[in-house]
Amino acid sequence: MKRLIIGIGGITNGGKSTLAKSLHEHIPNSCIVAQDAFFKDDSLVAVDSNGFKQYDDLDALRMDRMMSEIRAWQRNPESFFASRGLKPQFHKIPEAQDEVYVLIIEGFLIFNYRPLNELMNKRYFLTIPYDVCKKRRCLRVYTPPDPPGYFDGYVWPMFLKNQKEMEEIVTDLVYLDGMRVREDLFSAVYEEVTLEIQRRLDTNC
Ligand SMILES: Nc1ncnc2c1ncn2[C@@H]1O[C@H](COP(=O)(O)OP(=O)(O)O)[C@@H](O)[C@H]1O
Ligand SMILES: NC(=O)c1ccc[n+]([C@@H]2O[C@H](COP(=O)(O)O)[C@@H](O)[C@H]2O)c1
Repeated sequence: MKRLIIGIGGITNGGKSTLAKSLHEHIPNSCIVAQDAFFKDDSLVAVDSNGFKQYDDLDALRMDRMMSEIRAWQRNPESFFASRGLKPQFHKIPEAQDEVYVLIIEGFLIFNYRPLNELMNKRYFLTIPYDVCKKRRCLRVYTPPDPPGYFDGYVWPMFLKNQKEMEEIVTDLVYLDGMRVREDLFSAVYEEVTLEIQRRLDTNC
């Protein structure tokens, strides 16, 4: 059994989960692990000197739990896949004797966490301009909801800081323009992932 791990990172509201879901729907034997599912309880998230809850920081996330979930997939992708009620499919290549299990890891700080970054075989990073990001973010309701001034006073400066830190540790990142239509973004990534799957089926890696 072969494995492939793809990281879909990027700015808040850049389209990460939209892209990850489309990939999952089209890639046989794939699963998604989303970083958003690992936020700590609000009572455990620190507050900064401006009174803003520090959600855009690795400390706000249970990265240990996220890593255990990913390790469970690594140990046995097939049973991890089955435990989510998904049914294995062979790739549509007649001579394929093997299967490639694909893990799609999606989240805004996935490349900032070194132990997680190191596991990825492909790294994609979605970006959108400030004004589009602000507009999309204003339409989204988180739990808890963003307080007034949160985007400009906290989210945007943290995005710039986190992106800078990520770029210091990550190489071979593929930047994706999140302003492209969903279908275009999907096709571009799907094509590359399909080639990676094919490469694994063709070789002994
Ligand atoms: N390529 C796109 N073009 C326009 N809007 C998009 C695109 N991708 C996602 N969106 C919209 O942007 C918002 C955030 O998308 P989402 O996938 O949840 O982002 P993220 O997971 O990065 O926070 C949603 O309203 C979604 O419908
Ligand atoms: N529990 C939650 O899911 C929660 C709560 C508050 C803020 N957020 C926000 O989620 C963002 C990251 O997720 P997205 O990349 O999906 O927007 C961060 O910018 C953070 O401020 C999430």
